[in-house]
Amino acid sequence: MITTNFLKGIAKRKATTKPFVSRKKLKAGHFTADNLPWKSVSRPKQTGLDGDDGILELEEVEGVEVLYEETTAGRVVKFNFVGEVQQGEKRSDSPKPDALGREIPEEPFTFDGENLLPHWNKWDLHPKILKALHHRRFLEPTPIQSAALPASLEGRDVVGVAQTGSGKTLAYGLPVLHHLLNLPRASASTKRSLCALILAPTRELALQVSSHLNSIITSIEYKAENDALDEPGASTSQNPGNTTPKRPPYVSIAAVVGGMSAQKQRRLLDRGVDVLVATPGRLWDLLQNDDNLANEIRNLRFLILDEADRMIEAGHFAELENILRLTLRESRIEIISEEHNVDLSESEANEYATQKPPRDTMQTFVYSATLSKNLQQNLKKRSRPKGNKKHYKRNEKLASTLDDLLLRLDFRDPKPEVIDLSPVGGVVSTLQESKIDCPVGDKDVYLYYFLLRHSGRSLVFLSSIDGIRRLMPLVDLLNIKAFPLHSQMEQRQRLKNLDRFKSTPNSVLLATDIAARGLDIPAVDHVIHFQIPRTADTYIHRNGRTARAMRKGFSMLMIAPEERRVVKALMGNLGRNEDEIAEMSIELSMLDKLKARIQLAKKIENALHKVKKSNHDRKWMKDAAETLGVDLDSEFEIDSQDEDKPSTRIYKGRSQKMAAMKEELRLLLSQPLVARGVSTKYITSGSRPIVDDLLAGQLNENMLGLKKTEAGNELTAKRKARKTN
Ligand SMILES: Nc1ncnc2c1ncn2[C@@H]1O[C@H](COP(=O)(O)OP(=O)(O)OP(=O)(O)O)[C@@H](O)[C@H]1O
Repeated sequence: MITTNFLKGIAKRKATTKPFVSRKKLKAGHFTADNLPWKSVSRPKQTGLDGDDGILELEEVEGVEVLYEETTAGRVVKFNFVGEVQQGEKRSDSPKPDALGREIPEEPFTFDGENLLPHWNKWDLHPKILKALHHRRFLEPTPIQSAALPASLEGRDVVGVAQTGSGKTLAYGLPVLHHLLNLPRASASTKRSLCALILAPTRELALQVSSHLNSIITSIEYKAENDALDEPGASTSQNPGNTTPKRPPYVSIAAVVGGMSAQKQRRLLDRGVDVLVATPGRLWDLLQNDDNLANEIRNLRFLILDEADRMIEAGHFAELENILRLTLRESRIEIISEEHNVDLSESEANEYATQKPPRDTMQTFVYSATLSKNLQQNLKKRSRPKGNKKHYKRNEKLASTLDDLLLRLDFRDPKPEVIDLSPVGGVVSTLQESKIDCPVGDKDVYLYYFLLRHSGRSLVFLSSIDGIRRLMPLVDLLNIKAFPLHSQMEQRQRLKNLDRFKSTPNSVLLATDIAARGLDIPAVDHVIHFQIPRTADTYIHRNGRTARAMRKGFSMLMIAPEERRVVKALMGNLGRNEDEIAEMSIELSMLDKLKARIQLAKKIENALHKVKKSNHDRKWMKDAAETLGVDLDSEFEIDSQDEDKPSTRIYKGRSQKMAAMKEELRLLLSQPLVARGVSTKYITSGSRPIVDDLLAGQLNENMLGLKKTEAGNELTAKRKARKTN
């Protein structure tokens, strides 16, 4: 039987007879036979090698020099690769064979865009994209998509600013998918080389972007599968004997983020992907030991920065800058080094000179919901080369503002298209903002009031992880369905909690600002700023988790007297006045009742905390005694049989107290909350008869006497806005 390796041997000999490309231009290197860039070869019928003849794959390789080296251990064969691996546009014009050596026919694909998607049809988008958009019921482009697509599809660079939830992912994603779909479909055996890199500041956002783009690709596949059912010989349940191999995806999209197995991500990248969505930290980790990946990044066709302003925040920038450096052309390095007056050491200069030069035709897209207003002027000011210094030093001076970052990008476009659709004051038109004034110690009660009063999905922002750790057990005891989300949680748990929040209609997510940006959670009804955001941008981004894709949304600032100044400054930054924000009206008669519940829940939580702590101390003492080989004083042990022992007595006393408090809370929670003036006995009488609400189906079962209504209907009139300069 002829083996694959044997065929590799034939192919190899054949390849070495080909003329080599000039050595000067190439990066020569030794490879093992398996590491050479083999390409699959289709087996023509005439050779008799096209049947099921036991050959798994026929491959060939070009530009390989075979060297025989005499060593003390005998003769060693070395393969010197002196050819050029074409990065970027790796798909040739002719279809490639699949894993079984069959060519993948590009089936003619049409879509009646004119009638089914007239609003998208004005651009020459690939029909498969149109089909996917139609399948997802995205019947019209959003304003940012309308504004950005023409320039992006023309090959221009784009800086896009648009409100949260306005569809920015597809604004930059569709041009990438369009480009890839216009290339022949890759076969299973060809290694895809990276076409687009999307950098996102948080793990959650990166995963969300990749799943959003993947959902477009799956929509294409879904339709294609259905179409395939009509094809004779297609694999269906009626035709189980069919062995048609599973087709490789039209576009392969992967995410590499921290908190997940780096090894798996490395393997994924080794296999090759078209689009990579990454957080800068993990990508930089992977790049440290992967020259191939670094080369792929130098040859990107698309570089995309999502939530660009967040990237410059502490902790992200060093890695981001290192990654971006790979995409800088020499001329840009000269400009930057001149502007920042830095020198490149000789070895760094040599290293740069020997690397594959970055691609000239890369498109750069930068998107965010908040960018500085004078960005456009700054972009225009991007300097041209002066003099002929070739200096650049990594991390010499880190960018501190987004404008700085943008100036350090190497836009190939001399005049990137800047699209600024950010709403005045940063507020989305479908968002209702509100505020509530309350002492800092009463925020728990006010939050509890809000959550009982207005059902729905509420995202509560706190500024510290400790705050979440304190609030979580409290809301839990009060029977509120809540999930935490913060950076000290394991990635798996973070994603699980996000999923639970998404799938539970009446629930609460207690989150730090890691959830403030980019997360697309469908139907968040309320955003509550339990603690005031530190910057105006954070306020906008937090609010952006609700009122997405033109849906209605509601946000509420909980302002303690000591936070008043911060709020004033925050609104000032947005060119607004705090008085513009309407106040939430509160049924004060309810608050005392809720306070009683909260106080009891806090007492239980304190007691639980004490029990946990003493269990922990006891365990520690026991372990320490075991390690030291000494006997623990019996006073420390709890013995349920020995009631007279002080430790047992204390333990039992605590347990009984706890059980009593829990029972008391259970009773309190089971009693309906009744507003002042409401009679539950005589529903037609009292100063607030509830019969009408009952009949109209507007009875709020959590709070009798208050109508079931949306939070946005509970606002007092705004105070007259003072004029701002
Ligand atoms: N043309 C469209 N028609 C209808 N819905 C759309 C369209 N484009 C995108 N969407 C949906 O709108 C939602 C928001 O999109 P996306 O997450 O891209 O917003 P964004 O602008 O990136 O928001 P953020 O700034 O908060 O990250 C998503 O659920 C997406 O599926």
